[in-house]
Amino acid sequence: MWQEQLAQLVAACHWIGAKGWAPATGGNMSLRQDSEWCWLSESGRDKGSLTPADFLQVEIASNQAPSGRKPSAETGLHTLIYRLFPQANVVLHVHTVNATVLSRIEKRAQLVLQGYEMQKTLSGQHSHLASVPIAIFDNDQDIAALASRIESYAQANQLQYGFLLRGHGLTCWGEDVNVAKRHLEGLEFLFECEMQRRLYERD
Ligand SMILES: CSCCC(=O)C(=O)COP(=O)(O)O
Ligand SMILES: [Zn+2]
Repeated sequence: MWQEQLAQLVAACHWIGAKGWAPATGGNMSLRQDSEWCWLSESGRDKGSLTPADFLQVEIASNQAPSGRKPSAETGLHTLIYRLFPQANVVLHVHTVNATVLSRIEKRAQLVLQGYEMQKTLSGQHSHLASVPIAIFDNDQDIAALASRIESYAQANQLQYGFLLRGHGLTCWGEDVNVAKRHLEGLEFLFECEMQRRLYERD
């Protein structure tokens, strides 16, 4: 089952690359194998031209890769998501211009999406009238410290669909590759709308 999902994830990485959402080796992607193991993209690769051999098996509890190769520098964020959300099976992290800039323009700890029909691309959302908060965390080169901040936030707040890293990008997830892709494309569309709205409305 996860082998089929890995083939779909590789195709999703090519799609992300073609969109220009993982420039210059930015971004990383992963897939859960089971409750103990996941597969992470190798650090430093061009994520738009990955093959199945570029995914490394990583232990979710320890972040260790038995192969000895180096999984993504952001492995600790992926494994945190797999520990926090048993229903999350795919994690996509991208460096889109909208996610990078909007997360700097918005100074608060959440970007609130409201008033957009396309909010319904997010699982469980049924109306443009709902407010959908997307958490924003200040970026950090210390991934363990960043993961610990995200974990504390998730203990007190609902963390759904994904989060923004300020000046860095978007990390989102889903129960399978198709859902994670839908959340990524939907959020990216909503970020673009929010950028344009703020530009024209001078919010
Ligand atoms: C090349 S951009 C800086 C690192 C980063 O943010 C990223 O997403 C890629 O890191 P990885 O180790 O997964 O290649
Ligand atoms: Zn990144």
